[in-house]
Amino acid sequence: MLNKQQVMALLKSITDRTLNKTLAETNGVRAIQAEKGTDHVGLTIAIGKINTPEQTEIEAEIVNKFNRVGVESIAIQFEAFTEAELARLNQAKSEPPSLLTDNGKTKFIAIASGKGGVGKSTVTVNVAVALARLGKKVGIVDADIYGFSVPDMMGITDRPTLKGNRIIPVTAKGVQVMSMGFFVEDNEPVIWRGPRLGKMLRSFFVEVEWDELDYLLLDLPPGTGDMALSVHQMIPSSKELIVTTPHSTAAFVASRAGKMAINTNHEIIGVIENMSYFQSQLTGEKEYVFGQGGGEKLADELQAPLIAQIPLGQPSKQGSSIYEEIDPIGQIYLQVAQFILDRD
Ligand SMILES: Nc1ncnc2c1ncn2[C@@H]1O[C@H](COP(=O)(O)OP(=O)(O)OP(=O)(O)O)[C@@H](O)[C@H]1O
Repeated sequence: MLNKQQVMALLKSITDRTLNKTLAETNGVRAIQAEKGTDHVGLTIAIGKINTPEQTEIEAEIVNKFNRVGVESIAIQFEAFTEAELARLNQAKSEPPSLLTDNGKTKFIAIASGKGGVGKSTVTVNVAVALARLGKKVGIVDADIYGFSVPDMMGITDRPTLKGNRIIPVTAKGVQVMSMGFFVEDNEPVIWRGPRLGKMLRSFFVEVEWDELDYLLLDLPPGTGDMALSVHQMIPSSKELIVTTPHSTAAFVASRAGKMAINTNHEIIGVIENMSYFQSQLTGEKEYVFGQGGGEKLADELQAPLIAQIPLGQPSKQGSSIYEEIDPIGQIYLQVAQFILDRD
């Protein structure tokens, strides 16, 4: 028969899939009934969300573990953490992954948006290339694990190579790139969740042989859902750029993304308004296709500067989302890069 310490030792490394933390980290073991002389263990366990497939997984893992040490009779009662407990748990800093080649000088810049399709990935790749054009060593982690698009946007068809057990990122336009897209066949959807997702993301930082980076840009998942929150919690503490369109609804949801960044210990360094207007090449007249003022309003709300307003315009080269240096939009991205350098 196990005593309470032994029961605790078996439970502590079990991961609460809904929070991506072990039960030891969440303090999720609420009660243990392990009476001397009986063969029964009763448990009360708090987890992030109850009645989910993740709860079933946790339950199966616990039952297995106890069966293996000869305990056959187990009763587990799950309860959900309260909102206040969850807020506290989310605030607790998780151990940030450190770069293998971390020389102490790499700065992390995360790029977030309130919703998809506003140009977050376009901004990421163009800011990265602009920083490289200004002579910096730059990498991108495509942390938009499900919606990866960075390799495609940079016209990358190569795959990373291995050096021993380390992954050499693919370099394009002077930028080192690591993406989930490199490991997925035929653009299949990615359905990884929880710890597996965390492991993958972590390996992008620690198993990749980044070459002496000055900046590592992180293209985050869009929105403010579970996915964006988990990734925010898994990445190292970063400076964050929030991308929005000028539309008031886009700016409204982007402000929630900004608040999520702040709640997870990241620092917002500015807002980028994308698709701000269409400028006629003939008359020079600006047409505000998606409305006006969203970027400014968001910047006000987040008390951060509006760094740039990027007009609508296609890059000159087909099959790439990178604007040439001489393109007026390429020039705006250089100014954004310069803003980042001046800030440091
Ligand atoms: N300034 C712009 N002018 C014209 N097209 C643009 C501009 N910015 C982005 N786009 C186009 O808009 C589409 C969405 O952009 P992008 O994929 O960068 O958005 P996203 O916010 O990263 O979306 P998601 O998060 O859903 O992947 C792309 O086809 C991109 O080429």
